[in-house]
Amino acid sequence: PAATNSANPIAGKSFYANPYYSSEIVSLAAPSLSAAGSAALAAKATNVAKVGTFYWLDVRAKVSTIATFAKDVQAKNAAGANLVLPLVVYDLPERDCAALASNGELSLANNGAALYQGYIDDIAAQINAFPDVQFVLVIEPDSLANLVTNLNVQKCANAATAYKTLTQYAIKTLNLKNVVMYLDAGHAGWLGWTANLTPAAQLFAQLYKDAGSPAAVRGLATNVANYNAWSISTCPSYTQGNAVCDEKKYVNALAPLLQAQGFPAHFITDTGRNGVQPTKQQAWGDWCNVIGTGFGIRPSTSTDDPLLDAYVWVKPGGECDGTSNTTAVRYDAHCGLDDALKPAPEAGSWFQAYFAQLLTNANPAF
Ligand SMILES: O=[N+]([O-])c1ccc(O[C@@H]2O[C@H](CO)[C@@H](O[C@@H]3O[C@H](CO)[C@@H](O[C@@H]4O[C@H](CO)[C@@H](O)[C@H](O)[C@H]4O)[C@H](O)[C@H]3O)[C@H](O)[C@H]2O)cc1
Ligand SMILES: [Mg+2]
Repeated sequence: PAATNSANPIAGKSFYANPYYSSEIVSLAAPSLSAAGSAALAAKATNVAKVGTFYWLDVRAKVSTIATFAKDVQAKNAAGANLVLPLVVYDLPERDCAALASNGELSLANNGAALYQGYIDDIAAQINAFPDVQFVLVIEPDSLANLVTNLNVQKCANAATAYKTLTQYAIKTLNLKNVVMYLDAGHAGWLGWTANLTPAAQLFAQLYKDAGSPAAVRGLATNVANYNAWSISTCPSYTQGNAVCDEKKYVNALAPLLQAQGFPAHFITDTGRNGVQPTKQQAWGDWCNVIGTGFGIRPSTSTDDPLLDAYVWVKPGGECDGTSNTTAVRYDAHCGLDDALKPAPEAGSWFQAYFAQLLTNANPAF
């Protein structure tokens, strides 16, 4: 089917605000802000807890949490809400192969491929237990994008075949009636460069077709855990040389290339940390805990582009991108840069100062 004529499967829906993120805010952020004398910010923080962010299944142990959230969605929808359950599938072996901060629990050398298939099977079982709940899945942030630009990194080269076969396994196994899937597609500053666009489109389209063009695969997710504007009138200085300098331009550059190869992709874009434009990135490739950022446009399925199904908050603002502790095993130098907020805890754990930064700089304001 042509991209233009297929209806948005999540139109009019709201994203479930999971209790994991709201508990981080209520139990960690709000008290800290109050203790620091920012009663006003503490009050605003509780409003952030109501925003529907994606829940990251970054370890196998978290898969069982799906049932808890799904039951809550069922109850809320029975009471008149119109919620979908947003999740991130994020546990490939050799995860985050070009960086260190978000390396995962699985490795190919330690039976990682089989364990990953079990992880996907378990997610499918949870989803099948709730046929009346609609799940929105972002599939494996940073993975395929690394196969476009980082095959020169040994760990990525070694994992490339596994990334592709396991992503195929995932989208075939999760191709269920109550699922809408978006493959991660990096962002404008990663794959939006002229040199990267066509190879990226080829990789995404080939994988989609090799998996049998699964009906549940709606398209691609962009800007996950990154800071680019959805739409900006003047390209910031750090984007020099790349006219595709925001996510709207990226999505509109990629869509026709995918369509031409038989992938009628639509998109969702992460606006969870892009409220301040231009950013204070010293280089466009700086991705770790960037200073000066703010919460962006709230999640919504009413967008300004027929290609964009929704603005979404995939990376939950306040959860860290990576530790700044130089002696840590997963220390990545990007988290030590001048434009990275420090001191920072391990990736995924609560980074209070960063949450306060996002809240203070939120645009629209809370
Ligand atoms: O002038 N030209 O024509 C020209 C052409 C090409 C050029 O090269 C491009 O330069 C880009 C940087 O501008 C590079 O983009 C960066 O690539 C990194 C991975 O290598 C990404 O890092 C990931 O970020 C994730 C969160 O997004 C983290 O979760 C994850 O842990 C972390 O690993 C950065 O975002 C992303 O900004 C491109 O590869 C590179 O190809 C440059 C010039
Ligand atoms: Mg990351």
